[in-house]
Amino acid sequence: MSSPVGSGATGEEPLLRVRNLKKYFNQDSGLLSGISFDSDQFPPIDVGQQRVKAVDDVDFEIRRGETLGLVGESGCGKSTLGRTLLRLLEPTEGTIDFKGEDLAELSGEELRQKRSEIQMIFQDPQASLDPRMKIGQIVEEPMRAHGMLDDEGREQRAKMLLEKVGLDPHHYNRHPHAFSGGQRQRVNLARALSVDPEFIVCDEPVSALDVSIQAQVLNTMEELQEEFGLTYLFIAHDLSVIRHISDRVAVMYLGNIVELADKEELFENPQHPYTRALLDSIPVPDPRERDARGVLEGEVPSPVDPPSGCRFRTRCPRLIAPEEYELTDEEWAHTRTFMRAVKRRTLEPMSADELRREFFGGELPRGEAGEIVAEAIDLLETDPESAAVADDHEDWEEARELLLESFARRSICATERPAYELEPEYGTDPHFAACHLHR
Ligand SMILES: Nc1ncnc2c1ncn2[C@@H]1O[C@H](COP(=O)(O)OP(=O)(O)OP(=O)(O)O)[C@@H](O)[C@H]1O
Repeated sequence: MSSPVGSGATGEEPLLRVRNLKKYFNQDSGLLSGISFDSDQFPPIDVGQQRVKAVDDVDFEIRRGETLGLVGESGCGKSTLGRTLLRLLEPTEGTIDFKGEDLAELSGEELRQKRSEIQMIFQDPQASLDPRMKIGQIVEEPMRAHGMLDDEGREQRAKMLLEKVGLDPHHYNRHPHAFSGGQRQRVNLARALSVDPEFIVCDEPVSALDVSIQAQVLNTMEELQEEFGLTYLFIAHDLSVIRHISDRVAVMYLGNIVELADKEELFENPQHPYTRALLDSIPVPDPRERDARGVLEGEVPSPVDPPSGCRFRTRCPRLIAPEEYELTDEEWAHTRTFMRAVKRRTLEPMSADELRREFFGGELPRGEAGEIVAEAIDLLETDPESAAVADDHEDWEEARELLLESFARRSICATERPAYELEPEYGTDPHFAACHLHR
């Protein structure tokens, strides 16, 4: 994509600049996985591993002192991105420029040194605290690892930090089990802060906490950010948490960043159909309102073989018509609905006339598009007397392939990867949206 996503409106050098970052995992889920047979080649067996494209060509920047929220459904690559930035995972490709130095290139002692400047907080405060250690020792541990201060200095600093994160420094000698979930996450915060980092990747830090406690921990994180001049990448799937804490928000889908904008701009003026669907899926108390809103349909495709062009196109309610057919908006809307029903096999057994009426109001699109639709209807039509014919697998497959090949795969959404910078309605920050509707 290589669009400078989120480049500063302030003109100041960003703290972190990520370019073309990729993290692919080898998939080895069984002895024969990834082995394919091809009689046209020699040797005829290909043991090429399939790769999970967890983070696939991502660009963004984070400014000093800001919180960039990173949101998206489970499995879209948020944690992998966070861990790759910190070099807890090896990047497959790309650069991670932190204060002018490429973290992707560092190794050994240089990398170890850098780790004091960048810290990470994880979701589960229970699992990340050693139950045998006292919380004072836990907070001091990173300082010890980095050779910071002497014993007395470390103890003083640990107590100071316990107080800063809202705990009683007199509890220095207590074990983690004596603390609640929220308090344990505060211990984690103190530990991360002990080595005086500039940048903290926070991976779902409040997701495991009661809603009533979440806001308190978020408020403390904001106060600490102010006091210690911290920069956060804040990963969460919960949009209300993202809205609480972020200055700008990046939306991730299937390994790509699909939208990035100032928080207010993103929530008030979302421009990517995926972001809109995410915002629409926030639970609302009134069920009548819920029915009126859009929902995310269909399955997330596999990150092993993600869709070409726009990653969201296979689920997108705004897929763009291929230009060659000159369809009206109404004709395209009908064709799209029909294609989706065929793809998901949600059609009732119907005669050709009924299919035409049900999906096209009786009138097929004009020209070549109409001929293709008519061909698909011929394959799908069912004699009402013998419903069994409707289940003819091969005809379904042929109709499905015909429609997808003629319409979905010829859309610009399938042929070109989108990347556009838009005029924001709120504020002056650039608004990035990876959607061809903004051509
Ligand atoms: N070590 C690994 N080996 C193979 N695949 C992996 C590995 N770690 C993650 N993945 C895959 O990479 C994709 C992204 O996973 P990731 O955990 O980064 O997503 P996420 O958005 O953080 O989701 P969640 O919120 O559920 O943690 C998923 O398809 C996941 O199955």
